[in-house]
Amino acid sequence: MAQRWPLPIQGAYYILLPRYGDERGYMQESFRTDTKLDLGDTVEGQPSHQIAWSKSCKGVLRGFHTSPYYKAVSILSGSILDVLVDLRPHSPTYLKYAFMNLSEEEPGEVIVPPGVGHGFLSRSDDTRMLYVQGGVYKPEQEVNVRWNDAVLNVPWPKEEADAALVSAKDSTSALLSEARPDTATLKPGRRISLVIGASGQVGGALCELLTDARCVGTYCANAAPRPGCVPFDMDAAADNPKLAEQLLSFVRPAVVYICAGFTWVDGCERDVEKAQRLNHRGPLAVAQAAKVYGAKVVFYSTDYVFDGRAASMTDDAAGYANGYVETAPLNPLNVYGKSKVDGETAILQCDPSALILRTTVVYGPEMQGKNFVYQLARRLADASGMSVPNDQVGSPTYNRDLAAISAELVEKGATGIYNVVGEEIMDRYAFAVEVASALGLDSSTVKGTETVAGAAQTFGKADAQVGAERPLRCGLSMEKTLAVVSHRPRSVRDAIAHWKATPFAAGAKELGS
Ligand SMILES: Cc1cn([C@H]2C[C@H](O)[C@@H](COP(=O)(O)OP(=O)(O)O[C@H]3O[C@@H](C)C(=O)[C@@H](O)[C@H]3O)O2)c(=O)[nH]c1=O
Repeated sequence: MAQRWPLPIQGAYYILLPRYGDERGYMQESFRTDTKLDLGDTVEGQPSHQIAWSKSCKGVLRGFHTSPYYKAVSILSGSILDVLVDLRPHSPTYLKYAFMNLSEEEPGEVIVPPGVGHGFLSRSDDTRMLYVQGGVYKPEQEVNVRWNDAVLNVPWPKEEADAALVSAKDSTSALLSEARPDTATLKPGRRISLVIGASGQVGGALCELLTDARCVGTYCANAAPRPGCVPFDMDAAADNPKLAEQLLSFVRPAVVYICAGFTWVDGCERDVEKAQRLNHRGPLAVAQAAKVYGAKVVFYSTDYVFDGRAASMTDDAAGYANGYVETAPLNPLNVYGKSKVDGETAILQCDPSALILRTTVVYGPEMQGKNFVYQLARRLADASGMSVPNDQVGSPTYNRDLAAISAELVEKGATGIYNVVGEEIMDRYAFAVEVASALGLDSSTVKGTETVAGAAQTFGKADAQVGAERPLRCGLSMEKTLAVVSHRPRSVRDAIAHWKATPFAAGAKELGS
């Protein structure tokens, strides 16, 4: 059975073809029209109309060529770096690119949908490419776009690209702005960010901020995929780092934001291994792959790396000055906090220029409608009420502020650990009352409760199982971060007003629904 991976371009696939070898050599299938691609606009059931092959010497670069029919591209000998660029203005992955290494030893096939540009760089002297096409070549129907267009800014390997042998036709192809006039206002130098966990509240806000043309998101099997995202299983990558390597090799991002994680604090207590996979070893696999492809890593962590035992709002010995400072001594109390400490440590060891962003009590619009503010709004709307701890202090953080400050820190070249939170420190009960007031809802059914050590925290649902020990006086100081960035986090009241007034680009759940 062939293995196949959707690429970060809608309708494009990389297929690893099975090869059947024996002492005579091997038999290899290439294109099959019964290949299931789940998409109406690709090959399933479509006839092929032309078969062609080409030979290229080492250093030859061809492309980008766009046809009105699909192409199934595979390699017969040699090796190439294959590149696709989405030139379909109505595609959710418009202007994104995808990279694949194809070689005789790893005989992959690439399905190029109609309207997607294709190009490649030959890396050996006898590269032979095979094309099976859904239409016949008619030069007047082809759209060619300059391989090194500054707006597309495809990250070809610099040395090889500088020395590449390019035909006169390809060197003078249309610029992107000529072939696609809607791109005329786009700035050159755009780079792609990879957001791991784009269906979540942090990843979603990042995708919204970075706009879809500058960002590729990933989703895991149990989350609703955002349009144009690619699947990635962080849990599996923890034990099979090749999955992370492959994702990075397809996307070649400038920055990787690792937002996915196992953030259910009581759940971590019950499944320590899963916490380690999702909060430590999976992110480490991503960081190792990012290092290979020269991408900057941003890893989201938490104030639960601390024990929350500061004696007062300004406790020097605990490193607490209206919130923990970045250098405060670590002492996680629960499995979740410990797994995040392990993740932070491993990533910084792998790449000291990585950025670790500690945040806490994140809320804001999201596709899944799961965060505390959604739960509260639902309970207040149906008057079922909610019990909320009044002794757990933190810094509620609006996801769009978190995204904006994250991107600004990256832009400014920040490395190491930074706190990124809202500036108000308040307990969960005070937060709930503030949210209710900002939403114009009656907060009388919100009950402040004391934290019971070791009890699961479910905000009302019955849960007799063991829970995690919670640090109480948490929250993070923003002093270091605010000295670097110009974006200022909103107060809870302003954030809720902003949320209500500004629809979420990817379509978030409505508050109260
Ligand atoms: C592609 C093609 C070219 N030709 C002719 C036109 C020209 O005289 C000569 C060389 O053409 P090109 O320089 O365009 O060939 P080349 O650069 O190899 O074109 C190929 O590039 C890669 C990136 C693709 O994706 C392919 O679909 C195809 O467009 O061959 C055909 O007769 N039939 C064909 O199907």
